[in-house]
Order: sequence, then structure tokens, then C-alpha cells
Amino acid sequence: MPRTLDSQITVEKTPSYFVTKEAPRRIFNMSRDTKLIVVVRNPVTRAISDYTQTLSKKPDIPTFEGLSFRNRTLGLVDTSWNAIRIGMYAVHLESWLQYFPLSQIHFVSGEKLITDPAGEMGKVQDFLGIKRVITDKHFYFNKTKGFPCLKKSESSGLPRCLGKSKGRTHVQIDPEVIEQLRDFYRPYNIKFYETVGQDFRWE
Ligand SMILES: Nc1ncnc2c1ncn2[C@@H]1O[C@H](COP(=O)(O)OS(=O)(=O)O)[C@@H](OP(=O)(O)O)[C@H]1O
Repeated sequence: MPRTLDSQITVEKTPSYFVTKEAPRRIFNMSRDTKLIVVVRNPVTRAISDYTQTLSKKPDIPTFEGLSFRNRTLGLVDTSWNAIRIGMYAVHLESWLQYFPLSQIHFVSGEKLITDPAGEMGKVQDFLGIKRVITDKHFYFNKTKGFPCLKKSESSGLPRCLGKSKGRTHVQIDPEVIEQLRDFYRPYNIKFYETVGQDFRWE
């Protein structure tokens, strides 16, 4: 981690931390005051997004439907497949709560981050205890990208959208499979809402 002045906050981002068994202990041992921010979205959409990303790099992988189940007829979901496992948020959260109080963890709604980026960023800034510097003035909706983009990048002064790998069109999935996965995630989602005290409305 880089050195930080008293007036600064160091931010480090790695998507896999949340689901890495050793991460909570290691971060706690580095600094028990660390504030944690986790972006979560509907786990079914997350799994399809994950698969779409892998498919773009490895076009020969089996179908989403094939990878999702150990036995589809019996509705047995393959929880060893990372795309499925990562979305079991309640399970991963347990490991973090062994080291950090809930007050030190902030959950960003991935859905609201798209529909109301300034609102979600406002909550992040409040959680970090800093002034609300990022506001709705910093975002605009880019019709071509189909997502909110930043009005300016610090370096170029030009509007800045996220890259091509963010906001790709998802692979079409059999609606019956989507329904089976919704059923699978429901208890994990409910447990997650109860634990964090926030309803993300992933139905
Ligand atoms: N403003 C904006 N522009 C583009 N994309 C946006 C934006 N806000 C949120 N998202 C959503 O971010 C999703 C990609 O983020 P990831 O979590 O996959 O990124 S990471 O690689 O894990 O860091 C990506 O998921 P996909 O749509 O499945 O590609 C987006 O839905």
C-alpha cells in the first residue's frame, strides 16, 4: 500500500477480495480500522455477467446452463463454479464479520450505481467521512454506451466512460434456468439482507 498523509485516504480495489478466504484476516492484521466497500448486484445477473466476460476470452467453454448445474433435472446447482459461488454473498460476508464490525463495511447496490451513480457515490463519501465532492454534476447518461459516464477525466478534460468490457450485452440464458437460479439464491439473498439490514430487492 502507498504511504498516506493524514489528510488522505488510500483506496485499493480488487474484485476477488470479498470471496478470498484469507483476505479478512490479512486486511485486519494490516489495519483493523480499514473501511471496506463491496459492490453487490443481483447474483443471477452477476453470474451471467461473469460468464459473458469469460466467454469473451475463451469462446470454447461449455454453455452457462451446462456449467450452472451438477444435475439440472434435480435442480442441483454447482456451487463450486466461481460464477455461482461468488453470488452467495451471505456466506462470504460471514468470514468478514469474524474480523470486522458491520459498521466498517459499506455495500453499494450495483443496480443503483447504474440508475443513480451520484446517489450511491454520495453514500460512499458519507461512509468514508469525507465531503460530498462527487455529485450529480460529475455524471451524464451516455446514450451510445447506455450507461452513466463521468463528465470529465482529470487528465484529458474529456468525458470518460468505462471501457468496452464493462456493460457488455449479456449472453441469452434459458428463462427456466434463470428461474432455477433465482430460487437457489433466494435464501442466501434473504440472509444477506437480514445481516446487512438492507433490502436490495433482487427478485
Ligand atoms: N457507468 C457504468 N458503465 C459501465 N458499466 C457499469 C457502470 N456502472 C456499473 N456498471 C456495471 O459494472 C459491471 C462491470 O464491473 P465488474 O464488477 O465486472 O468489474 S470488475 O472487473 O470486477 O472490477 C458491468 O457489468 P456488465 O453489464 O455485466 O458488463 C456494468 O453493468
